[in-house]
Amino acid sequence: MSSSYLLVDALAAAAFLTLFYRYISRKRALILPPGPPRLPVFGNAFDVPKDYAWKQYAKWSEKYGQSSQSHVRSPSLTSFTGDVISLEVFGQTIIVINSHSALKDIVLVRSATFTGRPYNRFAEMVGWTGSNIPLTTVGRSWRERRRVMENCLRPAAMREYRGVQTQKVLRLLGRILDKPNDIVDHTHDIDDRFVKINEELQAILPFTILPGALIVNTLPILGCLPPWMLGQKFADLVETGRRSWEEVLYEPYEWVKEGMRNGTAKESILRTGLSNLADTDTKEERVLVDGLGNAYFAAIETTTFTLKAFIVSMILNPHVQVRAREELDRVVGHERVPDFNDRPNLPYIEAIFMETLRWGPTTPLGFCIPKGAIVIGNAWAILHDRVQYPEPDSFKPERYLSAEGRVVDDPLLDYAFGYGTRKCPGRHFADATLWLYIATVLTFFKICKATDENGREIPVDGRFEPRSVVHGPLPFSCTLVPRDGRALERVLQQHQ
Ligand code: HEM
Repeated sequence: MSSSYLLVDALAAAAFLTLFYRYISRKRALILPPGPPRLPVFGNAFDVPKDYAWKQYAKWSEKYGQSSQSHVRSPSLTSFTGDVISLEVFGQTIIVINSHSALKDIVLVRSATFTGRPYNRFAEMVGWTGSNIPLTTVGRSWRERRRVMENCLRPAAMREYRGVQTQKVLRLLGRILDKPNDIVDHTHDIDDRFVKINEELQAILPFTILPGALIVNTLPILGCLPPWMLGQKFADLVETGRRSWEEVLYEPYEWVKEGMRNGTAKESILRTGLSNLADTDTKEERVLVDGLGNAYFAAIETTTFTLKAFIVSMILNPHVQVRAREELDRVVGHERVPDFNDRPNLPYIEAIFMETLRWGPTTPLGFCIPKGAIVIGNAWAILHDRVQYPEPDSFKPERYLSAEGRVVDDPLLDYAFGYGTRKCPGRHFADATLWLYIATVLTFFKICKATDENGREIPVDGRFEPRSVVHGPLPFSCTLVPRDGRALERVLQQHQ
């Protein structure tokens, strides 16, 4: 027998013993919240929902969680009631929290305990550990890089980016005017090299993060094998993971550095950061580049998917567009782009923005890990709670307006941006970008269903991707019709 077969047998035996040990020790250590019945050793391995997991967790919460008083014996989790379920996959405990009250009781009051990330053997194999912030457990690497992002993305810095955000929105208007059916592609510039490499990385993320998706994360000992022994598909995943992460972090950096050397570098956060460094090739430089690379990596899909959710919601709710246009015509008119000073005077646009975050949260599940369990905060379930939000699947901006037409604040919307110590550092930036986009597109265009070659409308069903870490609407067609083409051309000319 060849030595590689012996190695596989030995690892398989070790993996089985690990599972068995985990099973026995968990059984002894924890009394878990309720959940679907589990098999010996395998636990719920065959139940973990692959599609629309957030909806299935919410359903299980109604079935198993509501009336139960559960106790988890662990230093960080104490007793709590309802809305919390647990699963076990090969001895790994997964706890899913489905309501605001439970999340507040369990996670938010112990924010410091819930800062870890599930051990990710794949991330270690491809060199993400320490530099990939969303996947890194709180520690020195995380703190240093997070500080860079928080500094650049703090509320007070937002004014500095308004000029660039307005320029980008004007560019978008021009592109929509040229190709009114390609709005979905316009939300992310598909011809941009940096966008492309980022998307390659985003495409493999669900396989690498979601619990149970990769065998090396369930049984880390298998990570000792050369990747090809776990199949060509896995070997390709390792190769793509390693290469695309390097590219996402370092290609923009090389480009800006080259531009700084030959005097062509455009204004950017990276250029400012690099010019402020006393020396190059230092640890500070590495932390800066990693921090900003992470911000770029974490910003792209979350923002574009939210924009797509907005477009879909507008196609499905033309009456919302009508009311939005009345408000915009009154406050902004057709001869200019809305600006941030208009924001307080556009409560209905604000309500559309808020309802977009609630209706289609792009990060439905947030992960954290106190000792001994993966804890998932189900933001989707919280933002679709039937009591809090009657008819939760309907898109109703009115829920955010008082009888006098003023905006009603909703602290739960923060969950669209995560919670606790790991809350999204880019939320203020996202807030400004999304608002400006929504207000501008509605000022100048009607968002309509596209038509086929026979002039029939192409239906849009408003369904979202079933399985992803960051998810958005499934592909759909639409067309944007200028409300006043001449006025729009004048606005674009003024800014050329
Ligand atoms: C609509 C837009 C956005 C949404 C819905 C969103 C949502 C989120 C959520 C839910 C998390 C926490 C994930 C978790 O706990 O596992 C997160 C983390 C993060 N976000 Fe955002 N985000 C958005 C835009 C942005 C932008 C524009 C940036 C940067 C410019 C950004 C940078 C980050 C980073 C770096 C993290 C990781 C933080 C950490 O792990 O400590 N995000 N985001």
